[in-house]
Amino acid sequence: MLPVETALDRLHAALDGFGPVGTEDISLLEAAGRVLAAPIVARYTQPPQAVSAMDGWAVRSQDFGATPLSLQIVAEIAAGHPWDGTLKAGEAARIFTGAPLPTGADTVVIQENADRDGETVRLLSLPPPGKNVRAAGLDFRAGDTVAQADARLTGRRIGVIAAAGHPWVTVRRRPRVAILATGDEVRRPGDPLAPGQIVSSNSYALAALIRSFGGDPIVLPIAPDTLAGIADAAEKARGCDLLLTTGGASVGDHDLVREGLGAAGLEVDFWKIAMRPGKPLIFGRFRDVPFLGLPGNPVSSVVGALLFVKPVIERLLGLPRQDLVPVLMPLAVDLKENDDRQDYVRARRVEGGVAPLPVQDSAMMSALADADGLLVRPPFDPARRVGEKMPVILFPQGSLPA
Ligand SMILES: Nc1nc2c(c(=O)[nH]1)N[C@H]1C(S)=C(S)[C@@H](COP(=O)(O)OP(=O)(O)OC[C@H]3O[C@@H](n4cnc5c(N)ncnc54)[C@H](O)[C@@H]3O)O[C@H]1N2
Ligand code: MOO
Repeated sequence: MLPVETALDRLHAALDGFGPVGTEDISLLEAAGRVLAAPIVARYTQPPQAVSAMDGWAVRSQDFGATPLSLQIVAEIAAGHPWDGTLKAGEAARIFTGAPLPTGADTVVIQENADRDGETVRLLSLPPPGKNVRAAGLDFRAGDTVAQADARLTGRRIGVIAAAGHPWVTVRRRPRVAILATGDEVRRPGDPLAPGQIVSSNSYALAALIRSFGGDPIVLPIAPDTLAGIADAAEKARGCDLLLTTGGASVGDHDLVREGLGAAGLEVDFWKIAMRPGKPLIFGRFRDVPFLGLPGNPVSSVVGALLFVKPVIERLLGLPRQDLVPVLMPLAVDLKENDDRQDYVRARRVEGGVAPLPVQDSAMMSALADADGLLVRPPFDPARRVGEKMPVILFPQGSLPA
């Protein structure tokens, strides 16, 4: 069995041989979560000229002396309505937040610190020169790079790109990920179930995860537990960027993925990882695309997807390696020592820290769905006591999205 770290190193080394997928131009409105294929250079300067940061009075700091100071009101300037006059000695302009500062003015006095009296305004206290003014280009200037290539687009970054004048962006297309479920007992959701049959729930869970990783899932018809059936079904994966199977990865007489696909062009790089769940995971190359054979147990297939499918999709999108980052959380209960497999324990946040869910069977989808994260226990981790800090890969629920 390979240690998880070694398996990930080998996965990334192999992925160096698969270039990123091609690009497409899309509306910035559709771009959340997509990966930029080229840097974005600002076409505009932001703010385009000096603007007021507050509602108040545009003034010249050269006029500042003792307070109160009375100035002549010569203009009113609102956002979107610049005034092309020049403020002269002894003059002030009524100004609103976001409005262009007139020539001659360098400071804005907030309206709370002034009293208007007809055509004059009395300033009751004077701010330092330059106060409440945003200089032209304070945020960015035309020609500045406002987004790097190979960056995932967040709502925050999309705002900058829009302000820089780009309603369209060139992004990596979503890698097409073929999902091939195998097993005589599994049926497409909605199909009638004969005795002993179950729904291919893994196809659904994997499709959702693939979409969240940035891929485009394609659910293939289910393959039976025969060598020819598996090889045949894989033909329908033509044109995909990554082939995934689920089920048939282990050692039983009916676990035929390696052999069935072997006859159709699968070259296995590694099989069997020292992890729980997910031990029988297979990685290799199917013809000219990467291949991952996930175990059939639902929890094993989801954990395998988080650890191995996510990085493959990220690398196909041109992103650099970015391993899952656990946070350290105190244990709310004692733990027994671990065996030789790295354990991804389904756990919940509880008072005092984190605690494993009582049932850890890798078929228990409801426990996985209820979990807040995966508590990571390295191979041979010694017994642990309440309060000791352990790494936990938290699921994003409850935290802010990008
Ligand atoms: N003698 C041994 N037996 C097993 C070993 C082992 O090392 N020695 N490994 C175990 C481990 S660990 C796992 S994980 C499972 C996974 O094996 P497979 O990948 O071959 O999975 P299957 O046998 O095909 O199915 C396992 C389980 O999952 C259900 N399943 C399968 N496909 C789906 C699907 N698309 N949607 C929902 N559920 C699915 C299937 O009905 C089985 O219940 O092997 C252990 N055995
Ligand atoms: O490790 Mo298997 O992956 O028990 O479920």
